[in-house]
Amino acid sequence: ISTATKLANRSFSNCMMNAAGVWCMDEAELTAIDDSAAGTFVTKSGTLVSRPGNPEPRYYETALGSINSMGLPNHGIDYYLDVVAAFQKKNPGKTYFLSCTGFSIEQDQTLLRKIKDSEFNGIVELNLSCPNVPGKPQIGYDFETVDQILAAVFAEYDGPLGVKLPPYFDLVHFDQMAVILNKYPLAYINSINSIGNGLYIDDEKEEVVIKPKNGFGGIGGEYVKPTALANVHAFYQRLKPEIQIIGTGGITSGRDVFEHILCGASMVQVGTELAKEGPQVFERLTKELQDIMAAKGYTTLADFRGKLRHQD
Ligand SMILES: O=C(O)c1[nH]c(=O)[nH]c(=O)c1I
Repeated sequence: ISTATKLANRSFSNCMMNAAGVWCMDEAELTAIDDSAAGTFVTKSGTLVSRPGNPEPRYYETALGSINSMGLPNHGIDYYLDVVAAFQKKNPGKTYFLSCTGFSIEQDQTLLRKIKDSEFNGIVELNLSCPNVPGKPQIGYDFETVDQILAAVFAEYDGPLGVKLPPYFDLVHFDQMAVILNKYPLAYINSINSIGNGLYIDDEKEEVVIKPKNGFGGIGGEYVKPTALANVHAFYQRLKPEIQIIGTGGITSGRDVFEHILCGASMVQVGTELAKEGPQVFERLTKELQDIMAAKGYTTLADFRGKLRHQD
């Protein structure tokens, strides 16, 4: 029974990996994912210059998930290019993901020029969905800007590239986004990022639990699985087959991985549950998924990918 997969014509020994932002800030955290049962890793979204991010506390774990307003803290794209180059030397033939995000189209183009001129030979994940930079709008909800960014990006970059999208909640938005995405040679789309600007309250103290933005932050964990599955499946139904899907959101068990793949995902990313459990979570999820596949008589992900039945 194999949980291996392919994306952008690259092979991965396992279909699971970390979600950008979780356990991927520096070389030590990336080493832990690289050495785990995960098929690969993605770096924290890198910006042109390093950023301290928002004031703490900026991450809070709840019984059902998490809330965060990190504010894009990262060591800068050059740091991640150097670190990933070292992993590429250590494990030639293994494909890594590099996440990045700019604050303008020009910055996105500069980022991709840097990546193109570097030794990086993996897959780029352009983050269009950071909900926590005060004063900056969710790019992913501005369809015209998404179109302009993708046009500029693909004028600049010809390597494998995907985009990290925010959750959408309206079928017409899925239709409109799919029309835009289908215009470009995207390797994949990654749905979903956290559900932006939720609010979690400590009743004892009658206070919010994170400091930035009066306590508003991106929601992850069990809260978001129905929305994540809907976004994966909606885009699976609408995108041209060349654009694959990475499913992210609400994965705490092998069953959740199974469901994301049934909805059409080729790979899955784990965020909140990884933050709670640590990199050994990938061993547990893999075993649980293999047990489900065995019980159903499946031997590969292709046996059930995208085969979610609709009621006639
Ligand atoms: O606050 C963050 O750093 C952050 N937090 C998220 O939940 N998603 C994102 O894409 C980012 I860039």
